[in-house]
Amino acid sequence: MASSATRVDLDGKPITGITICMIGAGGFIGSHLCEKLMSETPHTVLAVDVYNDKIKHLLEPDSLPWTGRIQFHRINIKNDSRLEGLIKMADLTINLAAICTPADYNTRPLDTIYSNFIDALPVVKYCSENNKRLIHFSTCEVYGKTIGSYLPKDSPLRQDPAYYILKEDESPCIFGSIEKQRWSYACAKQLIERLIYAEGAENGLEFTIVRPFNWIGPRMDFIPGIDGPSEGVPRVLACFSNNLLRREPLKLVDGGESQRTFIYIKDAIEAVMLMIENPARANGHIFNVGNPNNEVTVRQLAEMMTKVYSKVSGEPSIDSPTIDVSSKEFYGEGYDDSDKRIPDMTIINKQLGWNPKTSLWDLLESTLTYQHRTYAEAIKQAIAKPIAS
Ligand SMILES: NC(=O)c1ccc[n+]([C@@H]2O[C@H](COP(=O)([O-])OP(=O)(O)OC[C@H]3O[C@@H](n4cnc5c(N)ncnc54)[C@H](O)[C@@H]3O)[C@@H](O)[C@H]2O)c1
Ligand SMILES: O=c1ccn([C@@H]2O[C@H](COP(=O)(O)OP(=O)(O)O[C@H]3OC[C@](O)(CO)[C@H]3O)[C@@H](O)[C@H]2O)c(=O)[nH]1
Repeated sequence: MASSATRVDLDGKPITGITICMIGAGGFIGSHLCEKLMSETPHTVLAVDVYNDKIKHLLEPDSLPWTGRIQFHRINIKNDSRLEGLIKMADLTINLAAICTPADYNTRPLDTIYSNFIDALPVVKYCSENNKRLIHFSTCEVYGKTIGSYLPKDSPLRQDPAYYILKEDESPCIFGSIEKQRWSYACAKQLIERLIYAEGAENGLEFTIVRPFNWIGPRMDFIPGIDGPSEGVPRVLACFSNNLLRREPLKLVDGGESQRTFIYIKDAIEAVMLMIENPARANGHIFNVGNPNNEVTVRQLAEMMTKVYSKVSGEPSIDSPTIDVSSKEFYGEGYDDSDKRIPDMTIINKQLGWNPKTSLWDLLESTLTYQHRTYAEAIKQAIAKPIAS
């Protein structure tokens, strides 16, 4: 229920209700953002997506306290003339729509480039032409590889933060060669960032760009064969959850040496809320949103998830909990990887005073409790079902 006490922004001014056109509202991040907007604010959401399974609980039944403040529009933004009308009706547009699973970048590079660049173009254009504010979701992948990754393995400079901390206004974007189609996504996201920035500079578009650093939590992606295709490859949290639920070894791509910082979705949503409600502080900025304190290698993530899952499910882990696979075998030709991703937090700290709170252990505990509660029974039944001959 939206609080009846007057809510104020970071400068002490009362926050009044606005209308938000949220594109990609039915996805992982969109579903958490809609939930937060409905339960804690007076804002109205025009939720645009091709799917709504992850926000069904916010749309039905009609007796929900926020009924009337959220409307779902089943629209594919590739080819639907209703989009401009919805953007015109809103005060703010948030664009989350994208193909954003690495298994697609090198196997469906055209769809990836179209989704992350071409399909986002009309959204930018309509916002600019109609003087509407835009919050666009980019990615930490625009940084690509670190400068440090090009130094000799034994170089002491690899320990120097100047060679690996990722800063919005200083770090270069370092991608692999064109046949490494992994970078089709990062490159498309970089170009749309540049276009939005140029619309700001030349035509006065009010924009904020978000670069999420591996946000994870409940409702992320799908469990293959349960609520997504059996052969589908989701992002690492869902891949490892699927392995744990099925009591299979977790697959470590190229030894699981890549490093990531993981942030709890609920911490990250707090940052987006500050951007929504403090336009004067957020406009014109690109923000890293991540948790620099939660860095692990993918191997360490697998080990921690194995321990946490054993705790929340009450089942002992299997004898060989991980197995190494090559990236070619797992993702196919043209895969490449970001070696290390630590966000610099200076800009978001200065503009919005935001910091993440949740440790990796705690966020895995709540997320894997959700995964176990949501999927364990369905997996048991799927495994028990005889395969049709
Ligand atoms: N989750 C993360 O850690 C993370 C990290 C970096 C960047 N991002 C970016 O954040 C955004 C949201 O990510 P997510 O994790 O919620 O992904 P998601 O796949 O769960 O959500 C994306 C949503 O967009 C919708 N969509 C895609 N194409 C569409 C179209 N043509 N028309 C209408 N709807 C369409 C999808 O149906 C989906 O519901 C993406 O732009 C992604 O690149 C996310
Ligand atoms: O079974 C698996 C699955 C993955 N890996 C490795 O884990 C690393 C992280 O993989 P993933 O979460 O799928 O994605 P990335 O971090 O590489 O890329 C994402 O970052 C942000 C975003 O833009 C959107 O979410 C997306 O591009 C990676 O090293 C995999 O190889 C594994 O070992 N086993």
